[in-house]
Amino acid sequence: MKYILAPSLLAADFKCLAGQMKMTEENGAEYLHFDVMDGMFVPSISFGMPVLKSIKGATEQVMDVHLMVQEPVRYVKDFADAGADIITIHLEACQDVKETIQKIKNCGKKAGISICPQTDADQLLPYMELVDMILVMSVQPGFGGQKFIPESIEKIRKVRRMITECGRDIDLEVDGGIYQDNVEEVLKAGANVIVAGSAVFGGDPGQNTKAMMERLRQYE
Ligand SMILES: O=C(CO)[C@@H](O)[C@H](O)COP(=O)(O)O
Repeated sequence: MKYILAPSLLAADFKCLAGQMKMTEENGAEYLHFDVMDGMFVPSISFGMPVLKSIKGATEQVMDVHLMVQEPVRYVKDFADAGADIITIHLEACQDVKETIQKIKNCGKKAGISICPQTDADQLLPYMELVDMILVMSVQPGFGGQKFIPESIEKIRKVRRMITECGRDIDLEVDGGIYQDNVEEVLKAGANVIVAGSAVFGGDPGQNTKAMMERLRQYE
């Protein structure tokens, strides 16, 4: 299994964004996690297509776009055109989840599905044959810098079992409150894509990426 670090740009210093992204890329972070918030599905507002389009040209990293947006089907094509490589939508935000996943696939992008902490993993079952990635939120979506919800560990284990049973090569991404001191527990539970905002951009992004990557590489 491939283990991947996805630094979350939400925590980056935007006045020197290109340099910060470079530091994560040079130290082994293959993805960049791009959190889109609409002020409806989640209370906050972040950034959108023009920012994605602009940073896409500044790095070779995979653009891992997490749409925390009500009815994301409305924006799938826009984010695909702006440079998204993976588009993850929230199960809770869609009237028609299958149609939304299909639209992502029709745009030639990898499709991810995410669940909030209060959503049971069983609700993912109808979509296991369709998605490339499952994103388990280990904090309430909407803000960076929150504390990891401990019950997420059992949910990660359960989703990993569901992936094994389904027999498809689905990535399991976990997002929220992950730092150097708890990332191993998250990996051990079955995650293989780790989103980290504060842990990477709070301090030296290069050094922090390197330290997180050392922990991820132990599992390869
Ligand atoms: O999507 C979100 C929050 O909604 C996350 O991507 C956070 O941005 C992760 O930040 P840290 O908890 O790692 O600081």
